[in-house]
Amino acid sequence: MLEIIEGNRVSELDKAFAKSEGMSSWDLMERAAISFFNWFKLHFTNFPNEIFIFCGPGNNGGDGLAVARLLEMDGFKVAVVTFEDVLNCSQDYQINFTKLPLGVKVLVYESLEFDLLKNCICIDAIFGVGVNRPLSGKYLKTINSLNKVNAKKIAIDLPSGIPADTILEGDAFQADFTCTFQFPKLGLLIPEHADFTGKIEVLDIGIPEPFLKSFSQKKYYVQKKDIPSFHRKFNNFSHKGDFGRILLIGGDQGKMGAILLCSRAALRTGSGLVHVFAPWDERLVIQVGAPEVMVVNDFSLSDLGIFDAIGIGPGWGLEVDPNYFEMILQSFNSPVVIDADGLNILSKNPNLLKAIPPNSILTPHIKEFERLAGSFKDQIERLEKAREFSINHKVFLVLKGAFTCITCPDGSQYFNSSGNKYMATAGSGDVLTGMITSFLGQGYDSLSAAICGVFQHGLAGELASVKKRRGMVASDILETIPQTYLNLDIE
Ligand SMILES: NC(=O)C1=CN([C@@H]2O[C@H](COP(=O)(O)OP(=O)(O)OC[C@H]3O[C@@H](n4cnc5c(N)ncnc54)[C@H](O)[C@@H]3O)[C@@H](O)[C@H]2O)[C@H](O)CC1
Ligand SMILES: [K+]
Repeated sequence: MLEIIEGNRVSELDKAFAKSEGMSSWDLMERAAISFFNWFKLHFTNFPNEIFIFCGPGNNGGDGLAVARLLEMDGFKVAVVTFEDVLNCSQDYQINFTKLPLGVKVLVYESLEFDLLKNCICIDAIFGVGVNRPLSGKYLKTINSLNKVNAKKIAIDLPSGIPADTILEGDAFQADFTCTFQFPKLGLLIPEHADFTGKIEVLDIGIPEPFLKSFSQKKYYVQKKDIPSFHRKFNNFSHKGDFGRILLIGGDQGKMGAILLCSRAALRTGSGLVHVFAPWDERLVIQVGAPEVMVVNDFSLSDLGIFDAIGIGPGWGLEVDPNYFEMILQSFNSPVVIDADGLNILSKNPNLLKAIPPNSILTPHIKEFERLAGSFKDQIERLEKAREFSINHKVFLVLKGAFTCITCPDGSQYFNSSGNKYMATAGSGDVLTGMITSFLGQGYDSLSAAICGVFQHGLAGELASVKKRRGMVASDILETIPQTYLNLDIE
């Protein structure tokens, strides 16, 4: 898993790594430029028009100049746009400036005609992690003009103006793609910056994981290649008991769909036995919608131990007696999953928080989390509050949204990389609850259940939306869960 390191420690990291490898900072910049060049060639082979690279005065600008050289030598038409006198720029910028081939046009920002950029590619190498104040003057003017131009726009490392670890003030470059080096900066993963980042590509520049660990702030980026290691292996002798017996509690008049989706998702994730406790008068909804599910009329709290995991909340309604909820929580000794109305009841009755079994998983979206823990000025503050909440209450929080963040009782945070905008559809969260409960029931620890559930939920959404786009519904997501096992090559 990739460590997400603070922006203001990147130059320290670069220096330490370059030193340990006996290479110069320029060599590392060259590696970064080569990784960008390789990515660019994959996406824009034979691009016929001009490529304009906007180079700021620091090492982000240095990357831009190195990329200009590599592209021109490969036959692309390249121009660089500069902002400062070379002598006022970083050392590696200066080296790369002297290495520019004659074929690269050098333009000064003042003389640039923005009309020329139409149908071209604009590469933003103005500022990266070194941005330390809102854009102003010539930089702001240039970015404002670039944002209006009809061209493909690619940011190197960060869209200029976006701070690595805090919230943008003012304006920033609006990219179609952001190619970020080694690990995604936190600033790329927060909703306030969604209009600027475009598609995020993480480009490896060869800094090994153990080296990154010494800069750890216990924030991680979870990618597809990480997922198999969180999965349990089953063999030919495994029986349905091994795949878990789970209980899902929820559903109410008019909200039975939520618990139905949840139970179908659990089955598709691989649960051996799924029981649903829902209003008895509404049982037909479940029995017709999911014949594999057993509907429970009642259960005695002393028998809850027969279940490997419990998921509580989808469609439950707010009329539930909080004392009854508390008794369920107190009678079960393993982690549970709490979602939707389960979370809303907790928000109204915060004294119940202490009854939640340790290492349980709470899956709030932003609004549910605010009801639970108060309101926040931005995502950075929300992430910090989520960390404190997890530590204080010894629970895992799955903060749902783009780059869903899993926050753990030890304070670490895992950002998910799968999923897309089409997943913002009714019932999507109920599917996730079913998946995570299913993994808990299959014997996964809470972190593995949350990571596999969140990643495969996102992956199912990606795969299902290929044919459905905006027309994708939660049932499509759950029906695609089996395909995620194939896609990840998990038996
Ligand atoms: N491992 C890696 O990630 C590598 C990263 N590389 C690239 O280097 C940049 C970071 O370079 P740095 O010189 O530290 O910072 P910047 O280029 O982003 O900018 C610094 C420069 O800009 C001035 N400045 C900051 N904010 C403003 C502003 N609003 N207006 C005007 N001027 C501003 C500041 O004073 C400095 O002079 C990283 O992002 C990568 O792209 C390396 O290539 C190696 C590997
Ligand atoms: K940039």
